[in-house]
Amino acid sequence: MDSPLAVSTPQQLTALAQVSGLLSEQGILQLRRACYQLEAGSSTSAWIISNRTRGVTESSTLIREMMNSRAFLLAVSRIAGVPLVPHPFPRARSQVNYFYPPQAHHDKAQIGMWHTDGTSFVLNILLSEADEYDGGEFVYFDGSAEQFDVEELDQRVRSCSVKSSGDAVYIYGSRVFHGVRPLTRGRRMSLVLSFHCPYSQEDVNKFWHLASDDGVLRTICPWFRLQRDLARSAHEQYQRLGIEPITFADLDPLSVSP
Ligand SMILES: O=C(O)CCC(=O)C(=O)O
Ligand SMILES: [Fe+2]
Repeated sequence: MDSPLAVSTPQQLTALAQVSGLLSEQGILQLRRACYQLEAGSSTSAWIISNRTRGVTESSTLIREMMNSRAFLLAVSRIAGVPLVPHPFPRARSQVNYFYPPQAHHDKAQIGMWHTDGTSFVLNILLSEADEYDGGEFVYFDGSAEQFDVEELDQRVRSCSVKSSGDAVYIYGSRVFHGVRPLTRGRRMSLVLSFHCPYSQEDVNKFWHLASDDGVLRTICPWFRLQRDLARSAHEQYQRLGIEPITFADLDPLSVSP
């Protein structure tokens, strides 16, 4: 599919990519363990995602270290097509989703699952094995956000073939409509990570999008912090992470690895 931003920016951004082999087997096992434990602090979410735990980079050292590591950021930046840092808004930056079969039949569930994300650069890492659940396909609308129409989904819905633990879907989440189909059996667990391009002062996050997730009171302070962070230079943002800046030249797959 065409990049949704191809017309508005000169950079070649990726709209959607199916990713495998990003994490080591050991890393996947550790992430699975960490995310299982984080379910105790999860809360019920509306619509399709049964439960979710937000802001997990704050509560899990493993996830925080992975998110802040240059090697991981470089790998995701290469997929996205722009240098990235972890999204400066903590509660939007990382989330673990726990999907279960819906308790009651919900007529609108199929429609309700369709959404765009509040953040742009989003990596959805599946952390369940294929035999642990049925249903739960990651689907997206192959067209621009303006073309999205729930009445005409049939011809333009595509499925991602992520099926094993560690497989991931990278998505330009704020512009590509997507969703996870309801489960019919078992449990599906996923880690959703959001990034920001520090070379751009812009962020699509809208106050009301964040406030609708977290409530107005919990959003006000982080919102002002977000605006301050967005104004910092890329160099400073990488410096604050304690890593060498990732530049556009680093995205060339032929350039030397860190
Ligand atoms: O769990 C997933 O694979 C993706 C869910 C999703 O789109 C989201 O949490 O925004
Ligand atoms: Fe999403």
